[in-house]
Amino acid sequence: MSSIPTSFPASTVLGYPRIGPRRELKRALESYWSGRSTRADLDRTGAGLREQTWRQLAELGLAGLPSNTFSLYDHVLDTAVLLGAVPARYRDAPDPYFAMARGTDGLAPLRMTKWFDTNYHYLVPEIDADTVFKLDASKPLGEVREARALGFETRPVVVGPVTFLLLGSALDRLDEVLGCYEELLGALAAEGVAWVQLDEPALVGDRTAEELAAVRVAYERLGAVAERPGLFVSSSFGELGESLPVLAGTPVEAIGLDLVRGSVPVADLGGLGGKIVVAGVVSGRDVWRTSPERALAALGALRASQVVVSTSCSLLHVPYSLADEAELEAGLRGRLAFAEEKVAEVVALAEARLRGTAEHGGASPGPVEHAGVLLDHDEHEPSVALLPEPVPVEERSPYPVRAAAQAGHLRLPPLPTTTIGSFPQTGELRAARAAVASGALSQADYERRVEAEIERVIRVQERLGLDVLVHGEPERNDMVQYFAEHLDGFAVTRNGWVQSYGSRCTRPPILHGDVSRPAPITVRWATYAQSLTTQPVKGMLTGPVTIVAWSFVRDDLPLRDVVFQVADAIREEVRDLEAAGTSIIQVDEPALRELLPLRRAAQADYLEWAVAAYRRATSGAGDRTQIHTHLCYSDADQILAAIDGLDADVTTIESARSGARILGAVSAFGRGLGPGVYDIHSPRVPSADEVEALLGRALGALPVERVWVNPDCGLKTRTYEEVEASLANVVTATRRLRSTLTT
Ligand code: MET
Ligand SMILES: [Zn+2]
Repeated sequence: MSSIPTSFPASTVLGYPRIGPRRELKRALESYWSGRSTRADLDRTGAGLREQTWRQLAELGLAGLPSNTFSLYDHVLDTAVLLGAVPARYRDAPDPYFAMARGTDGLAPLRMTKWFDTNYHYLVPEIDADTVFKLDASKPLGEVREARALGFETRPVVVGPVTFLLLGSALDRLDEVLGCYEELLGALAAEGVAWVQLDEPALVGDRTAEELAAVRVAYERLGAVAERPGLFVSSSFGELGESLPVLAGTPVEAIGLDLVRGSVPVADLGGLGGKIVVAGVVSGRDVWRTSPERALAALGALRASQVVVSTSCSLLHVPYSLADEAELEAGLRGRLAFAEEKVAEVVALAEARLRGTAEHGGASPGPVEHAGVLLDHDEHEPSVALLPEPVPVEERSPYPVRAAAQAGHLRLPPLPTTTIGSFPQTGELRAARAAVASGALSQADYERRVEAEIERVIRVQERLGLDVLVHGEPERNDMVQYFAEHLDGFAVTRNGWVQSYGSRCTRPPILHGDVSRPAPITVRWATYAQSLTTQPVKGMLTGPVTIVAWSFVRDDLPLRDVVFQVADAIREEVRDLEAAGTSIIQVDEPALRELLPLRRAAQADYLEWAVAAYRRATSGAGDRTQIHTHLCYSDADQILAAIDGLDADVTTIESARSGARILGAVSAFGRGLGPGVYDIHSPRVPSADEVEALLGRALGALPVERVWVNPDCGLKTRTYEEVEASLANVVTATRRLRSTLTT
């Protein structure tokens, strides 16, 4: 074991964005997928981005450079390929990797779900009796060599065995998988790699005794490999808790801690004495500058053989650079740090510590002024004290009272048909928005185009025979950003893209101040749409939890207080929509589940205030106004009581793919329910028979007067052709079933 190093580079990051500063990877992927370029072109773009990242990190002065953090689609998928977990049905596809990621004509892709409590989606490893684990280390080895050829020594980053198997629900395969990791360590050692980083974010969740035993077995075994690099096991997104002493008891040389979300209990400090601690004091999850006082204090409290300055998680979750954001107001800009600026902070903190140690002859943090980048950090005044407790608001009447008032007012047929809000976003509209931004199109002309699109959407729905119409959301670039642009307290970026999955990116708004609504936001479009038709048109709003979940949020207030501020703004919008004559208002909360804390102990509190915020946003509506909510994930099991607690008159929820399970779960809700009968994630047009079968299943689980008929989610990513054909079949199936109902 002579090759194991005794020290770690003084500063590092756990990972870096990979989509490209100008979303180069997105363009290269889309061009390759559409056949406009070759795999070699795509690989060239990938190599260029990797080189750019290593050079940038080195130039910023970072001591420890990671590799294998790049991915053509997803790092969990890369790990599945590394371990040979490629299901047989994909192996003959022309490009098995992208077949797993995106599917092919005949093959559905792997399931995708959210990475811990982030908005990044990974592909769920599919591990079953047919899986034969077999190492293919070409990607991590290739990146190590590629970096070396450029003059950089790197630390390959790989998802760790326990997290990989927990994500694939296959911890019983630990023994086989460890064989692959042992082989990988040997191959990396032979390549002369000093350190390997094994990411184990799953260890910050509640883990059973059996799972903790798996952690011990895994790292005892990997530690015992004769020729291997130093083992650095990293964690992210929270505190290791009971996993920490287990990990500390194994031979791993370095442990990574998220010191932004958590701290080390005093009782565990002693156990770290012989380890290197890679201290995540710069947040990889938000866009705020690091407080040097707080970071240096957290670093100073550690007792370890070496303390390395690092980020709390990969910087994958933040945009590349503030350099593109000259338009941000200077005061706000001064409080921000994106990936590049965060690397500079890590470097500055490591330097400040070095100086402190030299000057004080001990581990105490040195004076903060030494750290150049940190010098002008100015802690803004927290406004906590200024905010009064939210004023209690009145609740709505009991559901039966509301239901009777709504039935008399709306006079809808049984099995009412509706959609979730958005209709296909056309290229012309996106271009028109860009033209307004650049001054090439006047606001008035743009608004006329939006109106024309609304009229088209209304006529399409009338022709199809839908019962409750929508205006189609043509004015919205994005369901969160649109509200952020119209509320005070938010800023939007020009180029602040963050990878959501594969080639998809979002540009999360920055919620930096107290939120308020200077003027009505959606009323103009809602009333215009309603003026075109005698059918009811649903008002369409995004809920407070989702707006906050998909933004970068100020960290000087408890999240709950921020969500309540947003709820009050939405409450005003609900009131104005109602006053303008809207009789059905949908308030979407697709992110309700995403913010659920990873630890059970914290979940009840979150769900309580999240539900309270939603009710605050919607409870101003009178009995006659029907409130809808929409959720789109099929794994709602953990939050069913909370969904029920939203008390919406109608809940539409994704279920076309997962069907029976969710129906069974939600059938206990005593209010309206629209289980999706059209899977909008696929270009496929469902037949009327298929829709009828799905509806029949819903009617088996729910009384007919509670069932609504709708797609799984909004239609904005589909084409008009697909949407019109699919909705026509939805209406046909509904009519067939209606005709069988005895009145
Ligand atoms: C991710 S949920 C989307 C809801 C929104 N109203 C839409 O139809 O697009
Ligand atoms: Zn949805």
